[in-house]
Order: sequence, then C-alpha cells, then structure tokens
Amino acid sequence: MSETLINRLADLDSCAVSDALDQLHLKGVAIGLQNVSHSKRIVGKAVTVQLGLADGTLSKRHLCTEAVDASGAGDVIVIAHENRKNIAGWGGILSQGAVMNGIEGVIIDGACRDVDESRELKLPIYAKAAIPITARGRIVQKYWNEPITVCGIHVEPGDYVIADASGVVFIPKSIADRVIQLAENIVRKEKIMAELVQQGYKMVEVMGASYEEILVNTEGDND
Ligand SMILES: O=C([O-])CC(=O)C(=O)O
Ligand SMILES: [Mg+2]
Repeated sequence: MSETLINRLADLDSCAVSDALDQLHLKGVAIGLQNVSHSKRIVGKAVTVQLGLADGTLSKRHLCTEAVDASGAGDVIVIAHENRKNIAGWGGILSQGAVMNGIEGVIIDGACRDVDESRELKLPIYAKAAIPITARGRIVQKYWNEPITVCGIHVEPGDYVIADASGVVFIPKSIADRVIQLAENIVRKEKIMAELVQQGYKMVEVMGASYEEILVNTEGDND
C-alpha cells in the first residue's frame, strides 16, 4: 500500500501536490526552503529530528546520528532547526552516512554545511541557508522520531514528503491517498492543456476560466 503511494507520488511534482492541498484547504508547503545541494526531486517518508540550543554540557553523540542509522531507501530526514541560519544543523559526514544507507535526501528549516561534499555525494538537501559554522557545542538533538514543526507545518514520522525545484510539501499520512489522487487529477488536466498549447491554441483559450476553476473542480474526478 505505502509502496504504491510512494511510486505514485514520484510521478507527481510539488506544485500538483500543493494544488491538491489547496483544494482541501490544508497547509503543507514548507515556505522558505530551497535545494542547496544536488538538484533532484525527492519523495519519501519523513524521519523526524528536533534540534535545539546546547545547554553547555557535551552531547553524547552528534545530532541526527540515530535517525541516519535507522533510515534507508524511501526515507527523508526532516530536521526542525527552528529557522536558525547562523549554525549548521547538518554536515558532510552525516551526508556520507545518509548516502551509505540509501536515504533519499534531507530537509532542514535552517542552515547546513559541507554543501560541496553533499553535492559530490549527490545527496539532495533542501534548506534555508548554508553556513560553515558547526553545530558542535552549540546545537544538540532534543529528540527524534516524534512530531515536529517545520516552517509552520506539523510533520509526523512517516508523513509523506515531496521536494523539487519549486519547494517542499508535506502530506499527512492519514490523507495521503486522497491528496495524491487529487494531484493526479490536476496533472492529467494540465497535460491536456499543455497538449493544446502545443497544438497552437491561444493561451487565453487554454488558460481561461476553466483553468482558474481547476482547484475547485477535480475533487470528484476519481477515475
Ligand atoms: O560538525 C558538524 O556540524 C557536522 C559536520 O560537519 C559533518 O557532519 O560533517
Ligand atoms: Mg563536516
């Protein structure tokens, strides 16, 4: 079941999923995140990590290590770094571990570092910024595999995520089937429109009132 949903999600893009969530009046787009590393669309299930400020005592292990060790293909590491752009919450050795385990990519609502290394490793990272400053002694992991908030979006472990050049969208696992179905309907309609454009139809005809109505029109299309 979930495998199928992931495969179907992989055939979509962030815009179609955002439109589907719009249709349901739900928020899922993590505003302010961009690909800073290897440019590739990723889909998968969230493995969550919550970071926070260090309290002066030394950490037993570096942040995100358990999440990386426990994850593999089909998983995306999603890190709540609380919008910090002045300290990196992810780095190159972690990227090496992620690639070794086949992890799809990383999403962090703050800064990361060792970006050149991650690019060489071809690991997609969606972040708010890049900065050389280490987390060591400054930032610690508070917990992992629990609900977190990323750019104002509530994310639970196992929620679905799609990230591409347009941005990052989270889909609650409880409604993933419905959202993906709606997004597929939207993609189908947009393909027809693109074909009409290729056939020489005027833009004002192709993107007329029926385009503006797409977001209220696809819910019933479950063929
Ligand atoms: O020290 C850090 O912030 C982590 C780091 O560079 C790495 O994983 O390579
Ligand atoms: Mg490093």
